[in-house]
Order: sequence, then structure tokens, then C-alpha cells
Amino acid sequence: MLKLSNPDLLKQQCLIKDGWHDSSNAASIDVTNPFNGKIIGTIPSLTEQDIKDTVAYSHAVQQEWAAKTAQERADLLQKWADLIDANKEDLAILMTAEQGKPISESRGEMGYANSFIRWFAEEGKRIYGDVIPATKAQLRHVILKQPVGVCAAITPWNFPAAMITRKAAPALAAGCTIIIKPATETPFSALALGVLAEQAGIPAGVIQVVTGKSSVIGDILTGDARIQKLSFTGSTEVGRTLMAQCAPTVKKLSLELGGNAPFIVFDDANLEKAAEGLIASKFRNAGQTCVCANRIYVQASIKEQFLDIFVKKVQALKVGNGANEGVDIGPLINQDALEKVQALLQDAVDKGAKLVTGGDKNKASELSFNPTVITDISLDMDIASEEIFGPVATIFVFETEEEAIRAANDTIYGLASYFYSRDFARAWRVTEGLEYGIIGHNTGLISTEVAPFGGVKQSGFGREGSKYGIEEYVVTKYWCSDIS
Ligand SMILES: NC(=O)C1=CN([C@@H]2O[C@H](COP(=O)(O)OP(=O)(O)OC[C@H]3O[C@@H](n4cnc5c(N)ncnc54)[C@H](O)[C@@H]3O)[C@@H](O)[C@H]2O)C=CC1
Ligand SMILES: O=C(O)[C@H](O)CS(=O)(=O)O
Repeated sequence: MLKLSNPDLLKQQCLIKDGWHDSSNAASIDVTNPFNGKIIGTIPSLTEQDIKDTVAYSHAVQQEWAAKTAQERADLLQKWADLIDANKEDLAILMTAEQGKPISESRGEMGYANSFIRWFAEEGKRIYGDVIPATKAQLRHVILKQPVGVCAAITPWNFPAAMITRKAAPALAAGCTIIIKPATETPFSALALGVLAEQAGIPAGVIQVVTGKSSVIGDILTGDARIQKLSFTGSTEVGRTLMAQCAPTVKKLSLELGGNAPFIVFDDANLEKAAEGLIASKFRNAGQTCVCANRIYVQASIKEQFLDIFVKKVQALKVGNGANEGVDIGPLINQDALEKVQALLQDAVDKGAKLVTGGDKNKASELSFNPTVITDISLDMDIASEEIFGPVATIFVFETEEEAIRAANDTIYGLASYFYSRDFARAWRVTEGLEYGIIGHNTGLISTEVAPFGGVKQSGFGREGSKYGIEEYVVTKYWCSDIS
């Protein structure tokens, strides 16, 4: 059993309708710790009717929530954030238990997750409209921003808290209600956030957290006309499915999908900094993030020098139980994830790639994998074009700046990209040339609540965080009035 200071945070029911409930048919799903395979607890497998009831409840309370002032909503959001801060260590322990990431990363994610709540508590007070100069003496043109209404969010397992608050915070701040479906692998972080939202005084029905069969829940949340908005973070494959399912009811959509980030090291880079940045980007969450460096391009003239620095840092990383202080890399989320990484590596080696370090499981646990570096990558290898979602650094070599930009853009994805160079004319050329929503220049860590997070091409659309993020949860109304 998990040792929590506040055991009430491990909730094995769903936050639906007026409070906490099991599935109406008592069906449940086990949730396991990916490091040791032990069952942490169970969650309800809600029935179709249970889910339909949550939609009705969300719809019934939304207008009352929207009628509160922005300050009243902000005060409740700030109380929620205060409670999250007060329970941060328990929430980190819970996250590491269900997701596997190192406890240091879980603590970091709780701070990151909470930053969205505090940010949007304030942004909700700045949802301004316009008064447009009259086109005729008797006409007045006024622009109002109003909440979009009832929202749904479907989130992935790799950031079990931040992906929840990055959607719930702007939704609530704008006056919307939200139904959240967390990943079945990592539901407890979302449910614990629900416990604290309830304690903060956020009224029943404003936030609901549902668990169960993904496709069953998805069918209802995408098909019900009372839901005006869906925000999804996850794979491009599932994003396409949900987008199609939302078409009949023409929902407003935000899609934060898969990535295939290039990481370019030019010959004028600070190689020590570039290696540090690559470690941070590539091995965060055991490489299971959509913004991880996925293809590493090193300019030919500095390849050997850079690899010497980088490989030494990779070999110093500690693989183990994320619950232990000092561990850098926890387990992969499940057996499928492990087998995908192994298959990509085997295909690459079979086609001529050179394994420099790692490439095998770590004895720490069944799902632990050693940080890996492979070189001599060719475009016929699956690893050259697929999102790895594991602790594997694939090294490509390039000669010219034009070649690097062309190669970096040769993908259906367009979420995050990175390059290291101290030449600022080059920085302008590369930044303008890369087809991505996010550019990291001389840094491997780009995520913050103050900047817009999102992609282009088949990494999706919409922006989360920043002053832009609130726009995903409002509609713009034009009032034309003849005052004669
Ligand atoms: N662009 C971004 O910000 C992010 C993208 N991702 C991408 O997500 C993938 C890894 O996360 P996963 O959780 O494995 O992705 P996934 O796409 O399989 O699942 C994401 C969520 O969708 C749900 N889901 C799956 N099929 C569904 C269906 N038919 N109807 C309704 N819901 C469904 C899952 O239960 C989960 O809650 C990677 O491709 C990664 O790049 C993950 C996090 C952030
Ligand atoms: O799920 C992810 O990969 C996150 O969106 C990346 S980040 O925002 O935590 O950097």
C-alpha cells in the first residue's frame, strides 16, 4: 500500500455528478505500478449510462458556473492551487507509483501542473472584448468573449497531472465545465486533483473525472451535442479518430498530438551545453514525452568530439526505481512500450546501425531499459521516422545548414525542435526555416505555462498555456446594435 501522509488522495472512485461514485455495475479496472507490476488500486469502469449522466450533470451546472465573476472563479482556482501545493509530496509519490517517472520529475511535474492553475486564475480576469468604431452614426459594434460551454478532455499517461490542469484550468477560468478522461494507466493523479478541487469548494459537476473503457467513453464524449469542445493530448493516430468522431457535432477542438523532434548541433555550438541539453530533452520521463529529441543531427566536423562528451553523460545516468532519490530513468510505461523500443532498435541494427551504448533492458525491473545511443542511421530504418517514446538517442550526421533544415522538416510531425548554435544570423535562418510549433535554441527544455505549447502539421493544432491558451475555451460574439 502506498504510504501517503494524506491517504484520502488515493481515490478509487470517479468524481461524477454530485460526488464520488463506483461504476453503476460495480465493474472496475486494476492499476499497476510499472516498476514492480504490483496493483496500486482499482478504478471504476463506468457504464455508458454513467458517462451520459456526467454529460447531463456538466451541462446542468455550466451556466451557474459561468454566472460567477471571473474573480470568484479565480479565488476557487487559487484555493485549489494552494491545496495542491500543500499536498505536493503525496501527489508526487502517487504519480511515480502509477507512471514510474523519477520522484524528482514527479515533483517537477506537480509544480508545472500547478503553474497552469495559477496562470489561468489570472488570465480568466483578462478575457477582454472590443468596442469597434461605428461604421454609421446609429450603429454600434461590440465584441463579447463568452465561455464555449461544456468541455471534455482526454489525456495521456506520460504527464498525469500537467495534462489535466493544462486543460481544466483555462476551461474553468473561462466559465466552462469539464469532463476529464485520464489515461487508464495513470488515473490516480487526476482523481487526487479532483479530491483537492472538491475541498477547494469548486462546485460538484464543474470538474468530473471519468474512468473506464477509452473507446466507450470517447464515443459518448465526442458524439454528445451538449459537449461543445474537446481537448485531446495523445498520439496522432487517436487524435485522427477523435477528430473524425467530433465532426458530426462540429466541436471546437484542441489536439496536442505526437512529435518527432529534431535536435541539431552545429559546428559553432557550445558542445558541453549541447550535450547537457540533449540529455535533458532526450531522457526526461525515460524519453516518453512528445517533445523529446527524437532525431539528433550533428554537423560532421564536430561529430566525434560531441559524441565523446554526450556518451559519457549517457553512461552516467542511473536507471532504477523512480521512487528512489537519485534515479534518472524509471521504467517504461508497459510491455507494449518496451517491445516497441526493442523492435525499433533491432530493425535499425539489422539495417546497419551501430550501437554505441545501451540497447538492452536494465536488471532493475522488467520494464527498465538502459539509455541508448546508436549511430550510422539510414532513412530506411523505422527509427529514422517513427516517434521512439523511449530512452534511445539516434545520431545522424550532416554537412550543411540547408541539409540539416531539410532533414529536420522531413516528417509529418511539427511539435518541438531544437538547435544549438552561437551564430545569431544562423539562429534567425534556422528558426524561420524549421516547420515546428516550438523551437528550443541552445536549450533542451522549453515547457512553461507562460508560452504557447502546440504543434503544426500532424502534431495537431491549438495552443495550451500562455495568453493564447484561454482562447481555446471562449467563443467570440459580435453584437451589432442600431441605437437610433
Ligand atoms: N503533443 C503532446 O502534447 C503530447 C502527445 N503525446 C503523444 O501520445 C502518445 C503517448 O501517449 P498515449 O497515452 O499512449 O497516447 P494514446 O493516444 O494512446 O492515448 C491518449 C489518451 O487517449 C485515450 N484513448 C485511446 N484511444 C481512444 C479512443 N478510441 N477514444 C477515446 N480515447 C482514447 C487513452 O486512454 C488516453 O487517455 C505518443 O504518441 C505521444 O507523442 C503524449 C503527450 C503529449
Ligand atoms: O506530454 C508531453 O509530452 C508534454 O506535453 C510535454 S511537456 O509540456 O511536459 O514538456
